[in-house]
Formats: sequence, C-alpha cells, structure tokens
Amino acid sequence: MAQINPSILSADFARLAEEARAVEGADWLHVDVMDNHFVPNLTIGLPVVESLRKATDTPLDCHLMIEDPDRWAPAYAEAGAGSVTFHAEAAAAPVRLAREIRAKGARASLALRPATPIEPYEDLLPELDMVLIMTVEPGFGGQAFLDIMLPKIRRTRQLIDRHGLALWLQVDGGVSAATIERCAEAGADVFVAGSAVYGAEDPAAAVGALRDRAERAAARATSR
Ligand SMILES: O=C(CO)[C@@H](O)[C@H](O)COP(=O)(O)O
Repeated sequence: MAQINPSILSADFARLAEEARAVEGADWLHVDVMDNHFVPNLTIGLPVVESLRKATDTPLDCHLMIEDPDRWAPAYAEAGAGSVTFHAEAAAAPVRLAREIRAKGARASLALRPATPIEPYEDLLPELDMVLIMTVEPGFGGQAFLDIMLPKIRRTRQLIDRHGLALWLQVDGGVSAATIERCAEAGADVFVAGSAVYGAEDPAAAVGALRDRAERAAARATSR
C-alpha cells in the first residue's frame, strides 16, 4: 500500500502543531532536519521533534540532512521519531548507525543524494528498513522533480526484491499529482510531498488524492 508523508518543510513553522494535525490521515509526518552544512539551509532540530511528538499521533519520519549523523541520529529516535533517515554521503559507519537506531526502537533508513548510486550499498540493505531516493538536490521544498532519478528507483526496487527484503522505498522532492504515478510505477511505495500537500487548499484531501494515484499506478505496473 502506498504511504504518503507530508513534509513539514512546506508548512507554516509558526503554526507547526496545527499544520501537523491538518494532515492526520497521512501515514507519517516527514520532518526535514537541515544543519546548513550538509545542505545550504537551516531548519529544526531535536527540541522541535520532541514537541511535535506530543502534538500529533501521526508517526514522525525524520530525514536528517546533517553532517555527523553518527553522533546525532540515535537522539532523534530517543526524541520520538518512528523512522530516522541518515545520508549515505554523511555517515561514517552506516551499519553501526542503522543498528543503533533500530536498537532504540525506530526504523533505520538510508538516503541517497541524486548523484549517489545505490549499488555500493547493496550489501547493507538487510540492515535497513527503508531507502530514500532524493528526487531533487536536498535543501529546499518546491523544486522540480528530477525524472533522471527514475532508473535509480527502478534499480533499487529490483535489488530489494532480488534479496527478498521487505524494505520500503521512499522518494522525496517534487512529488505531486503530476509525478507520483511515475514514481509508483518505478517501484517507490513511500512518497514525501511538501508543496503538493501544504500548498493545497485542503491538505488532508491532497494526501488522499496522492495515495489514490500512487495505488492505481502501482496496480497498473504489477498487472503488466
Ligand atoms: O527533503 C526535502 C528537500 O530537501 C523535501 O522533503 C522537500 O521538503 C519536499 O518538498 P516538495 O519538493 O515536495 O515541495
């Protein structure tokens, strides 16, 4: 089943609790943590995650776009994130880190920037609960979806299936009504959407509409 994770990067940060509750039918709330080093933008950190945890029942999917995730990522699991994603390009010891995150009770996920291939990480897949393929350069919401990432999504799905793993495959960046079907057909099953949800008049309805599109596209792809 397709999961839709609204990205609070496109929400009104002055009304975060309200904005989190506006999408309570969503599967997860995607929380973009940026440190102005790994990416050229600065957003939020642990205290906001702790507060969000109390403000909504929707599980938190924290995407750490930070340097030194080996030091910080386990603390996000302790702060209440149900899923913690760290970047392959930033982690010094990704296997140890994934194990630490899981030991704290959260799902462990590995993110890849657009120029980072999945193949070097094939042997690590059993240590993970999700792979995140960035479909824009990380740092900002509202960017155009990179179609050139579709082959990487397909290859990642093939690797996951070949190993018989139950990993989720997430895409993030430029996901909208116009692009979600291509992602689902390529094998993604978790979809982060910022502007397509928070830019909509009715964010909760936008979540439902995106999920319907993704599920129809996935059904078409499997019936081929
Ligand atoms: O991680 C990021 C950006 O780096 C994303 O989560 C964006 O926040 C998604 O926003 P849209 O592209 O959907 O507007």
